[in-house]
Amino acid sequence: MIHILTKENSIANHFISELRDKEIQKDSMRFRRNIERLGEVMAYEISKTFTYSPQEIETPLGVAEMHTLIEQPVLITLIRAGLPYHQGFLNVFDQAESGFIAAYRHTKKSGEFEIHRKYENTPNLDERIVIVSDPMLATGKSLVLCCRELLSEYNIKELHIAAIIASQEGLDHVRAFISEAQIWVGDVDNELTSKSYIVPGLGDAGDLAYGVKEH
Ligand SMILES: O=P(O)(O)OC[C@H]1O[C@H](OP(=O)(O)OP(=O)(O)O)[C@H](O)[C@@H]1O
Ligand SMILES: O=c1cc[nH]c(=O)[nH]1
Ligand SMILES: [Mg+2]
Repeated sequence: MIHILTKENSIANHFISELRDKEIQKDSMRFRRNIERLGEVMAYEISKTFTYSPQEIETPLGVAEMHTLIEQPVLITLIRAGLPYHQGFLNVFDQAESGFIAAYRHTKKSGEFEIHRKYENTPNLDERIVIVSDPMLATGKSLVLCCRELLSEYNIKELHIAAIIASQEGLDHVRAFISEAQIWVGDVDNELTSKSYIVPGLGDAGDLAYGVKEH
């Protein structure tokens, strides 16, 4: 199942517009903050699909019948661009455990790129609800490689994949190779450059957030 935030108008449009805006991007703190608050919005949307149980909450004036979340997801993100997105999810699921994967697209001399997965550190994911977040879903290779690795290592109960900007091609790739995941994206663009950057996209999210990378 694929959920696209911009299918209905909301304040998320505003945050995504600011992320895309080549002038507003120049303020890297605002760029990171927009990724973070899109993580908060996406976390809220995903939370609607979780399971809740009735609980009596004692207030100073009486007892409130509430329905509370029965379990927290584990939040996993792909470094670098994922870091502010992860913080947004953590602001909402503030009791969640976190996992980190350092994966990046290394461009070979041929112009082709391969995904280098250099570091992975996650809690035990057996029988857990897992949200894997990365702001950009271009070819889908990074997310497919990382999620397939996690799915082979653990018996994950429920997998959600969250991105802000996805290409249609990347969405199709993820849906084909990770059919068991619920996919949540902010907006979908239809084109990739020869270097597999999303068009119109927003540029290089990790570089805009943290500076141009060396490799
Ligand atoms: O869907 P894909 O084609 O795999 O592309 C998406 C990935 O590419 C970018 O990472 P990058 O290699 O630029 O690292 P960075 O996040 O550290 O900038 C982006 O941050 C995603 O992780
Ligand atoms: O457009 C893109 C594609 C991959 N990674 C990015 O940061 N931006
Ligand atoms: Mg990047």
